[in-house]
Amino acid sequence: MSHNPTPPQQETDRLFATPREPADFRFDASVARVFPDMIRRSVPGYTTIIPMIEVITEQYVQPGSHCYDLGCSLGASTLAMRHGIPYRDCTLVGVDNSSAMIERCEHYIALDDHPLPVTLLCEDILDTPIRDASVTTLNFTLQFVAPERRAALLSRIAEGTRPGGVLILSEKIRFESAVEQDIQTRLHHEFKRANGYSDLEISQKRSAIEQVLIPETLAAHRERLLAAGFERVMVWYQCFNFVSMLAIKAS
Ligand SMILES: Nc1ncnc2c1ncn2[C@@H]1O[C@H](C[S@+](CC[C@H]([NH3+])C(=O)[O-])CC(=O)[O-])[C@@H](O)[C@H]1O
Ligand SMILES: O=C(O)C(=O)Cc1ccccc1
Repeated sequence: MSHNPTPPQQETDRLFATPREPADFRFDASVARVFPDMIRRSVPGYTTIIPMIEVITEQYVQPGSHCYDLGCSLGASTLAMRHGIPYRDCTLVGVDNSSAMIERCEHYIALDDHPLPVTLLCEDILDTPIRDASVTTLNFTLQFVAPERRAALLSRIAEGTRPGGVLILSEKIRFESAVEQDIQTRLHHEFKRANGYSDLEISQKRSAIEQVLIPETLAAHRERLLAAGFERVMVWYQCFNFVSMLAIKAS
């Protein structure tokens, strides 16, 4: 049945603007409502990374293959991948375990006039089978997966990826050097301040994500991707403590 989707309202993120009891950050309905504004003002480089996911997808997608966007939120990276896929016989799957995100994501996908169907699944990406993949994206999602489960997930992705296929992995990272960690964190906070967040918003959000978003070093990411079965790992983007890597399977 065809229907006429209304675009979700674009709202400003004020979730941490007033004093609140400490509680772990969750991807609930209040976050989903403000998410486009929140991620754009919080993640340096996000607005560059999204269009580049289209460019990278176009370069690595293979005819008749499956493409996955794991932790798709409202589908920004999913839509970038969709626009980079020129083949009608590919499938594109977006996965997120937040029902609030998936519900809104459906609207955004429906509004995007494009012939390639998108399958949206509301499930844990740890349960998503990955097979015959050419391009898989984890755009700021792995950082929310329990550290001890990350290696197995990446191995399953590498295993399910065709020769010459890729994983696009974007993450907030931490630094070996305490001095660099300090400088990069300060620069990130300055970026947020420049985007209109107050000191209270920055510090309350920081406490809320502390136990939920666990950053690792670039070296840890690189080693684990190689151990998982990717042949080559490169950083194609970095702004402060936010990076995006391209992991390539041997062809
Ligand atoms: N185990 C999990 N299973 C499924 N989903 C998960 C899991 N853990 C977290 N998520 C989901 O991963 C998403 C992370 S946001 C991705 C942005 C998007 N890629 C974008 O390009 O706009 C990044 C951020 O908020 O920093 C959220 O929607 C979670 O519900
Ligand atoms: O806001 C921050 O400080 C971040 O590190 C990024 C972020 C963006 C969206 C949800 C959770 C964390």
